[in-house]
Amino acid sequence: MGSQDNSALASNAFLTDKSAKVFVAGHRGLVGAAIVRKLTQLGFTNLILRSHAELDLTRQSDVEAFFASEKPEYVIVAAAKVGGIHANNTYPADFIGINLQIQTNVIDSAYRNGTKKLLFLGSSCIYPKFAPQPIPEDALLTGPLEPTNEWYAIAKIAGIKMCQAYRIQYKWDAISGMPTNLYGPHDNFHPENSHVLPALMRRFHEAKINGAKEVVVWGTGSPLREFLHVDDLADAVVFMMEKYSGLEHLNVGSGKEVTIKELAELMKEAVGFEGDLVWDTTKPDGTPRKLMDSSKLASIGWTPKISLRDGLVDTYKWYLENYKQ
Ligand SMILES: NC(=O)C1=CN([C@@H]2O[C@H](COP(=O)(O)OP(=O)(O)OC[C@H]3O[C@@H](n4cnc5c(N)ncnc54)[C@H](OP(=O)(O)O)[C@@H]3O)[C@@H](O)[C@H]2O)C=CC1
Ligand SMILES: C[C@H]1O[C@H](OP(=O)(O)OP(=O)(O)OC[C@H]2O[C@@H](n3cnc4c(=O)[nH]c(N)nc43)[C@H](O)[C@@H]2O)[C@@H](O)[C@@H](O)C1=O
Repeated sequence: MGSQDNSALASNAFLTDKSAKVFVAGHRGLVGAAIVRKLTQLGFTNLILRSHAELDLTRQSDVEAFFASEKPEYVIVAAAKVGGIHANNTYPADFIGINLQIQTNVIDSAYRNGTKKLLFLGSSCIYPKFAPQPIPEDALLTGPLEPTNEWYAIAKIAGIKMCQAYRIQYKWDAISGMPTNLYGPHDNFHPENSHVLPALMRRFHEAKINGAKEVVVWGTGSPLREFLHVDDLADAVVFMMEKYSGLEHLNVGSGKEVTIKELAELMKEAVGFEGDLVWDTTKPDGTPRKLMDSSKLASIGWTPKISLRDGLVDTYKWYLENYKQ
């Protein structure tokens, strides 16, 4: 891809103008809210934010009208149909259709309305189920996907390719970041449709409050997952907006993995539940392992700061103070 790698598009100007218009799509979600917190801390004064109710990003004409009127200088795409293994497996049409619509509308309208730079967020599920570990960026499209999330993965791969195609054809500064499994404040704590970490936090908390003797955890407990606190991701997003401009997507991980059993034990301790774990092996394990190789991002100067243990304590504190069922 060397000759097409328009790294000369790099402007390193994102942090110099804090009054620039920045559209954070999906600002009420786990990731979008963390990016807004980070940009606000940094002194950005002109964030453009629209809730789903105010602007449905699947509606092409509404998105076009919004971009034509607001003309954001920078765009961060953190709006998506997102969920854990059960949601991905149960609603394949939503996961491919809604995500293709949102990202296509936003990326195309941003380009057509003069946005200087756009960052698209994908996910580590884009890689083949049995990719080499840790997974380098160039493992993309080298093998079959994990079946529980292939619909979502195909949409995310299309988003990466769309950014690359616009970069090549239009010399436009669109980049992509692939975060590992995330957690933190404003996560989705739905009992079935969420990811494992918020699901277990809520289940252990409710078991503790109700004096339950056991908590059910899905699968065998053997899959390995890499977790990153969303405040670290927001820091990486700002870093990439400032420092990175290239054709290739960049992995964003913590470099540390735990088994689901280890996660459940850590969660039990963080929440203070004293009963037993029961494994429901009728539920899918999903991909056995997906540790990403984030050395490219590290080589340009970004590394994470928040340990899983500290992040769990911080997130449980947020849950206790804020979560309303
Ligand atoms: N959570 C994770 O573990 C990971 C997340 N990512 C990526 O990060 C990004 C954000 O994920 P996350 O913050 O966890 O997801 P959330 O579900 O927490 O947030 C998604 C946001 O997108 C909004 N949204 C969804 N559909 C629409 C729509 N049609 N129009 C307008 N807004 C919409 C949601 O609004 P509403 O709730 O009102 O619908 C919500 O604010 C995604 O691209 C995801 O792939 C990547 C790796 C891991
Ligand atoms: C971010 C990522 O997220 C998803 O992939 P996943 O990593 O498989 O996601 P998960 O967090 O749902 O599960 C991780 C592991 O944990 C186990 N597990 C135990 N108990 C519960 C439980 O109660 N809920 C859930 N959800 N999982 C549980 C579960 O069986 C699995 O083995 C995709 O959406 C994918 O598209 C994607 O991008």
